[in-house]
Amino acid sequence: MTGSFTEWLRSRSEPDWTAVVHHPFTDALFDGSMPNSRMRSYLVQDYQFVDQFLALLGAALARADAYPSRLAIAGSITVVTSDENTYFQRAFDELEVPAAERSVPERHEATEAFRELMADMNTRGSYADVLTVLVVAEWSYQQWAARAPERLPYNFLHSEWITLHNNAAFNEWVRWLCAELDRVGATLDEREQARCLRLFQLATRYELDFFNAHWS
Ligand SMILES: Cc1ncc(C[n+]2csc(CCO)c2C)c(N)n1
Repeated sequence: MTGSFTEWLRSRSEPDWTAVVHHPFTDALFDGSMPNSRMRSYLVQDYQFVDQFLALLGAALARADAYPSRLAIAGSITVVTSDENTYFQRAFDELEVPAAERSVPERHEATEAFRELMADMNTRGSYADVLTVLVVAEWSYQQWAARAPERLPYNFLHSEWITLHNNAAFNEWVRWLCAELDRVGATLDEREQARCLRLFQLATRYELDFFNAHWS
């Protein structure tokens, strides 16, 4: 294997990875042409995703092999429960999403598939497995948001969803997460590395399905 473990995982997950990072859903966010109906269905489903994602961060915190790693993960948990959560609440108010649809919507197939993968990692994933799924979710979002134009759309629904994933603190968290998976990945045997690759490919496919579910 030449290059880093995460770069190997990513390159072996093409063409899906690039399809996520350059998805037309993100282009519509950038130019402000995203219809409210699509943003609404996406955010309602994504709120269900973020809930399970927070549980997965908890699993990473529990399974980390060193105190500095636990501290870094704890810091990211604060972000999901503060900035990100207020965005969802303000967006739901703006889009007039009723309380029941915020908390218990009918879940789309793409949402269920992702939640099942995260729940599975939560109960039986190793630290490397959990990191792999986290890396896909965070790195792919950091990558599409890095493509944003300098002039952001006027509507906060669009601009804040971009800046949540395109700021110095988030970039640093994603950098740490990839470096952490590189560190842990180097200690794995071939069978465990292959398992991480299967998980990376599956999670990348689920990211693509998730955007497609609210686009095509
Ligand atoms: C389908 C889907 N995949 C990834 C993310 C990205 N994401 C999920 S929680 C979180 C905050 C963690 O720091 C981020 C960036 C998303 N929102 N929806």
